[in-house]
Amino acid sequence: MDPSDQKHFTAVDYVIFAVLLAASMGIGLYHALSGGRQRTTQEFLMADRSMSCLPVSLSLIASFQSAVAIIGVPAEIYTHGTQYWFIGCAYFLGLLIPAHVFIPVLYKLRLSSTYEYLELRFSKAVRICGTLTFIFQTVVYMGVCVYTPAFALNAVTGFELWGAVLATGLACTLYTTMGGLKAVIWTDVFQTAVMFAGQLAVIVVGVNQTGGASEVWRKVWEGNRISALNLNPDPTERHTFWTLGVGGVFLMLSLYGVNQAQVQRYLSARTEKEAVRSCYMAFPSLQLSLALSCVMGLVMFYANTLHFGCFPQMVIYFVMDMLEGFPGLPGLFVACLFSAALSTISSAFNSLATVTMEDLVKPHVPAMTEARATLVSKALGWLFTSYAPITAVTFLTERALIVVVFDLQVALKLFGMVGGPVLGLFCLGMFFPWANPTGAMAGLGAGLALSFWVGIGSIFNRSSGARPLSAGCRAALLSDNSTSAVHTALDNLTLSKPSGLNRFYSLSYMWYSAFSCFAVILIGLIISFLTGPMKEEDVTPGTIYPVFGKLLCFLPEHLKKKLCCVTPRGPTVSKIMDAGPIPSIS
Ligand SMILES: O=C(O)CCCC[C@@H]1SC[C@@H]2NC(=O)N[C@@H]21
Ligand code: NA
Repeated sequence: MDPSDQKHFTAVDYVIFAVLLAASMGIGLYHALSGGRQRTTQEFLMADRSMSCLPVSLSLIASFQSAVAIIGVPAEIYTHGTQYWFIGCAYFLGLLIPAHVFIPVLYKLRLSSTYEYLELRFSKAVRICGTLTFIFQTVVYMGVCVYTPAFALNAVTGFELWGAVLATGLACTLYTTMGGLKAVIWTDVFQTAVMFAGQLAVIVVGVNQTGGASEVWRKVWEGNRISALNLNPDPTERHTFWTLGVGGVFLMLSLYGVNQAQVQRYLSARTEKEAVRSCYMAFPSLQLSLALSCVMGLVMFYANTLHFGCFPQMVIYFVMDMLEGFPGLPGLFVACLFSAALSTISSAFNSLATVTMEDLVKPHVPAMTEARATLVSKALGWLFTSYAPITAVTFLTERALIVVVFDLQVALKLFGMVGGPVLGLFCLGMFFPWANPTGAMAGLGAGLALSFWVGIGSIFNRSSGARPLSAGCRAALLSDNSTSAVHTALDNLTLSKPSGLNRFYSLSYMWYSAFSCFAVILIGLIISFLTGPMKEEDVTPGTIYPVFGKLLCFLPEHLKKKLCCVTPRGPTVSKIMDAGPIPSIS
């Protein structure tokens, strides 16, 4: 994109952007100076377990709706049509199962880190492996979340790349390490509102510029951008109803069922019912954010008067070009991007600090006083925001950028490759009483190995399910003064029907979560039976969800007993003793 094309901000835009950053920090400061003033880890990491369902539900959305989705989903719709919208079908089970399976088990155990469950059910070693896997996934994901808006903005508006990364990180550090989980949740609420406002503004202006909603709708139907229901069962086809609607359920479970960032929000709710309610309330907001980004992609397709490359930054270019005549709206959209990034990064920082504190520090320093533990938690917040991981990933991205354009697909692949095996580990623990620690470790290792094999294989494999670039995309790319690397990348996109191992590499990335989850369960059970399955009495009470008991509830009791469907009893006595006074059941 030659510099003359660059769009520039007016003073109003910078003011809007600065005001929204300042507001986020103001909320953080408020929670640092109010309430218990963040003096205990219960408050700093768990918000005193006092949150109500509304802020928790909006924070649940914000945690995994970053600039990657704000930019990536419209680019996906623009390039491939509305097939991606079917991921909305995965939101039903993707939220119902966490509400009625994972929350009841995890909430009763009164955990702080979701990986404590793995020690209660299996062993300390399994817990540490779960924690380290989560830390790896979150650090990489955080780098993508910070880099995407900064890179896209820099490409379009000359917005200083490092300035953006540092400003984002600094603002986030301030309110996360000052105000703890309370600040993170309330800033998420505010930032979700900004995200919706920014996307809505683009849609309203875009529809008006295209001659009104009826005009857009007419073009939409003519332009065959509305994808039909694609029921092709081929697992190598990138986006079909099955990969999105069914594969997407496992993606949702890995995020909204067992991911520390979300579980911590459930556990910060004042009662289990509030936690379940926050899951239900997340559903309409999730559907709304999906609809907004998909409609934005459609409007882009029809309002699009210019020819773009098909990289994520085309979304920014289009938005800046369209909003140019409306002082303040470009600033609002940039604030929307950074709100999306900040809300995800602050959740990531806070959950990283929590698991590091609970899983890696506390077990080795049991006698640590509350005050010191809180201090260490804040220091961890600083550590994780010390840009060490972000700089590393950003630097790597800088180098890898030509080959791997950071967009929606990369984020979803990461969740599938790393989140899927961890989901499998929790399912193995909750639904199969016979699973033992050896089986769990072997299952996790095998699951990660398999998902990395297919994930990395698909990047380097030529005839993998690479995205068929639309004609417009290909033309734009070839016409741009794009680098030779892009040309070679294009040549490699020849779509030959994969066979043999290539077929394995061509598995749609939307199946990674399901594939690796089942691999962990299968291998975990085989190893468990080979090394002596656990007996029911050896399993810590409250760590099993009697899925067979629930599914076979019509069977007489003695038969269910025989099928060893343990009923979930209360948490172990030790857990109750050190959990402090049980709150009155409201
Ligand atoms: O936006 C991101 O940072 C990651 C991409 C979206 C993650 C998944 S997609 C299904 C679910 N719905 C969301 O809004 N986020 C998660
Ligand atoms: Na976000």
